[in-house]
Amino acid sequence: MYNVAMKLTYFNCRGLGEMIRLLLTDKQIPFEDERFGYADWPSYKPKMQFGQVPCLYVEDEQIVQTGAIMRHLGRAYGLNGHNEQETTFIDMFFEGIRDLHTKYAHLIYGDFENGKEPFIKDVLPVELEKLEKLFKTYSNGELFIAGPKESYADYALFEELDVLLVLSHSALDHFPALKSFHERFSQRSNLKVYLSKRAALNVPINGNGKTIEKKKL
Ligand SMILES: N[C@@H](CCC(=O)N[C@@H](CS)C(=O)NCC(=O)O)C(=O)O
Repeated sequence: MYNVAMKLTYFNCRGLGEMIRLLLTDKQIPFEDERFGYADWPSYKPKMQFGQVPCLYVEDEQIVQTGAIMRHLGRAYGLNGHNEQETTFIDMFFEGIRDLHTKYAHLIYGDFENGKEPFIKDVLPVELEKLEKLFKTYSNGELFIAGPKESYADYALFEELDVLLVLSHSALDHFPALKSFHERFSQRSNLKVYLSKRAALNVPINGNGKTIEKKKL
């Protein structure tokens, strides 16, 4: 195990930071979870290489860019596939999730009120179909993205599906492999405790409060 002091700096919402929190929490990797409000952002922004967060401090070294942070953790903690082929597949899957998230973010930070229904009806089924198909590549889609062992991308997938389910409770109804992955993943013991605390605290999903998880205790 890679034993270093880590601190994750991100807004006090789920956003892009949440997949990192999920990975560290699930694997019980100690880290300081530094969350700040929007009023404090101007004092953080100039310290970030691209003026954005999430930022993972590893000892005093800053890592920014969500994909770079996730891949770093993947390499450091063996969540990166068993061989080159698996690693490439995991990277590819992760980028596909990020593409869907970009579309979701346009909705959330754009014309949410008018865009929500068309997004759920027209965009989501097309995008989820692609992920459902790809998810079945390894182990018939019954385990993780790259088969029997979880990877860093599984945390991104779980978080993406979770926010989509808040947007639309029936979002996964036609995608049984993804739906069952989401259910199984939410039952992992460390995550289960974390998810229940998070729901109790009503942590906002996004920065503008467009979607908030309902309490499920
Ligand atoms: N490409 C970056 C994007 C990061 C990003 O968009 N961060 C947003 C929060 S989710 C941010 O810092 N916004 C504040 C700003 O840009 O001033 C990544 O993947 O980490």
